[in-house]
Amino acid sequence: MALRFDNRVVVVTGAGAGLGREYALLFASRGAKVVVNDLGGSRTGEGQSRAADIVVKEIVDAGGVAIPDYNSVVEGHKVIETAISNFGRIDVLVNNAGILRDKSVANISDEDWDKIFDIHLKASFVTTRAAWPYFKKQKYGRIIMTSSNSGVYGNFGQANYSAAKLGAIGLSNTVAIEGAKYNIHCNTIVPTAASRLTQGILPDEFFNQLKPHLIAPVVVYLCHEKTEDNGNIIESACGWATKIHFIRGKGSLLRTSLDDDVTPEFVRSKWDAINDMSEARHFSSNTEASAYLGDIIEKLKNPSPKSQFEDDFNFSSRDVILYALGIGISTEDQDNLKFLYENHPDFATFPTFSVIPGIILSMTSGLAQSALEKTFDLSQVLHGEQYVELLQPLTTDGKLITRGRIVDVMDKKSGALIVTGLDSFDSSGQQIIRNQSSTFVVGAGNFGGKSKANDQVIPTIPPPNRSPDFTALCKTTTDQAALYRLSGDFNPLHIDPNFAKLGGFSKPIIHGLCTFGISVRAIIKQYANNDPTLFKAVKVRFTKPVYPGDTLKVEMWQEGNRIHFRTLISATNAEVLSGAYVDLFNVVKSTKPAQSIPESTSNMASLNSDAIFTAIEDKVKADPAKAKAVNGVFLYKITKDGKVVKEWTLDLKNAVVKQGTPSGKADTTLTVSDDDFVDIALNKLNPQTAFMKGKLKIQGNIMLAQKLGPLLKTDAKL
Ligand SMILES: CCCCCCC[C@@H](O)CC(=O)SCCNC(=O)CCNC(=O)[C@H](O)C(C)(C)COP(=O)(O)OP(=O)(O)OC[C@H]1O[C@@H](n2cnc3c(N)ncnc32)[C@H](O)[C@@H]1OP(=O)(O)O
Repeated sequence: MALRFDNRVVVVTGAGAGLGREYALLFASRGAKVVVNDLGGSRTGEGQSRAADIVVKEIVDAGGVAIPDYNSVVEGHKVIETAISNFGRIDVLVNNAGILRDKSVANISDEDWDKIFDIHLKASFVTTRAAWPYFKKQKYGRIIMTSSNSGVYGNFGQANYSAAKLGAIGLSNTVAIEGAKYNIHCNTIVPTAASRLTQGILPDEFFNQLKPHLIAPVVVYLCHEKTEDNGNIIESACGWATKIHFIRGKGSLLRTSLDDDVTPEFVRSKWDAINDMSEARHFSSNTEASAYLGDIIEKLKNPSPKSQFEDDFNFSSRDVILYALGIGISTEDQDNLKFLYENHPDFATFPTFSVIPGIILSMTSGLAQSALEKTFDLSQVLHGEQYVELLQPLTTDGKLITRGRIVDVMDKKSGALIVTGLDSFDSSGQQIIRNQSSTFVVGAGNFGGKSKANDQVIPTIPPPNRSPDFTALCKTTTDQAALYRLSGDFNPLHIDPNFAKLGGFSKPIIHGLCTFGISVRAIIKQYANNDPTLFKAVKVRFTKPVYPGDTLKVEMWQEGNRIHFRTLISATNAEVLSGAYVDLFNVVKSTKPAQSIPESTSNMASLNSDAIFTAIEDKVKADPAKAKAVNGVFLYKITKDGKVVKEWTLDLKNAVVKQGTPSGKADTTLTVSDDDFVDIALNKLNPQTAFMKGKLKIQGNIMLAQKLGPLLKTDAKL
């Protein structure tokens, strides 16, 4: 059905040209009787002309009904009077008239300011006020206010115009509320059109596309009697339209109770949350917007330490995959695809992702800061220890509510140690994650506090007093921290060289939790067959920083379902994670241990001596002659000029490889790669070929020379 305006009387102000003319023509073509108001002044509001006559003639020539009106809109009652005296009624008022007096703020005279406000804002009010009694009496009226993107966003040189145009939105909002019960609807149009107001301001090519007649149908639709919209702001240009909304973020409390004051420091600690628009929403009325303030006052009346440091954590498969990449999980191992591909049938979240909601809350909530009277900044903060326990399996997307609290504060002289508890719950209130995190604030010690931990602090546990059962090498990349930070710990210490210097480091360091994730990855691979559901908990202490590019050596000891571990920097043997352990629900030894972890990302070229000897023993048991022959295999370290500087003995009896001389003065246990070595020992693989293929991974400058006796076809030195 065509939208008709038969017997309706429409007043369009500023209808002598541009948008107003298009509105007038379209209304008339739809049966309306139109008052074509235009004083006929210049773009800046000077002088008068008979522009309205031309538009009226166009309408009449096309068979429509229209009369001109030459009153200034500032005397809006006269414009409305023209409609009443000529047509006996008014149904639609389109406040469109406008002029420009563009100048930068310092150069706007009082007159320029007042003139713009009079014509754009006051005139829209006085015409509306004059039409109001008629609208109210007939219980019907449609009003259009005209705003501008200059008002919504501001525009250089248009302070007066911008202010008036945003004022038009405010005026419309209240007119809409007051008129609703009388079926008087008021909406705002935000047009961008080629008109005398925009000529010379918009670039020519753009200007030519902004035909005003493309906007007129939007205004005409909004004014139809069947259109229910009221209080809307609609932007339109070049054959496109959209609604504009004011939205408000979720915001943040700036004090902890009604008795507290707001401090600038607290505001600073909450600034990210104040600026976070991820959960922004629109309120349709002042009442609705203010109701929320009631909730805030209720929260402040009943402060609870939990709600004070609480935040929602929304995550998707993208976050889960980004985290996995951040801790070096790579597609080079097909078994890792389940952590990297959302369509994989076993798509899973790597369990140490569970630290992310807590660390984000810590970074944004000011939780640790709240424990100390002294303020401190991120350049002083080092991650001290971390415990995380999974109470329920992690999903690959969802929403968790994380609550933080202070567990303990210690004075360690060189720094303050703040222990926080960070628990995450799903929307049903079930706890999913238990986190405990210590922050070492360098230089904030000596405040007279206690130095020993209370019994809520989960302790580290030293590893058993024996050689590690398994060692894995994990290479970090130069961009490890740059990638890891995208999971939510944006501490500049890990990316900004100048900031790192402030913290006393020669260059940015890797996040403690990244080193932690990489280490747990090696353990899950070795002792849980890469199955994330076997993970229960992990605890570590961060003892030294790690730099991107460092190769990590993870030493592991199995004690039942607990895997003790420590992580060192391979090149220096400096211990970076200590007193650490992973608790598993069950130990399932990897079917593809060390060498299945890809070299390019993790370089886990390690040797499980147990596995080697078990394998060799199993195979040679069937053939005692072979066993005898294998015993006493020697490995030599050969310098570049060909000298033998070290040698290693394969001691089957004791199931170890020992450093020493062939005469048997062994002193160091060497860990070498396993399956391939077994194959070499059993003569299934030529060592030279294995070495060339990169399958034989021997640490440092150790080259293989062999006296493999009858088992090898050659005794060549490599
Ligand atoms: C605000 C939001 C929260 C932000 C969370 C973190 C955000 C992340 O972006 C930050 C990071 O990831 S930083 C990277 C990871 N962490 C590190 O590299 C720290 C490495 N550790 C160190 O340098 C030192 O241990 C160091 C400097 C920590 C301590 O060394 P020293 O001052 O030499 O201390 P030391 O003499 O060895 O010991 C003094 C007492 O302190 C205890 N202690 C030492 N290291 C500890 C640690 N890491 N955790 C907990 N306690 C620790 C010692 O046991 C000793 O206690 P006591 O006197 O009672 O025996």
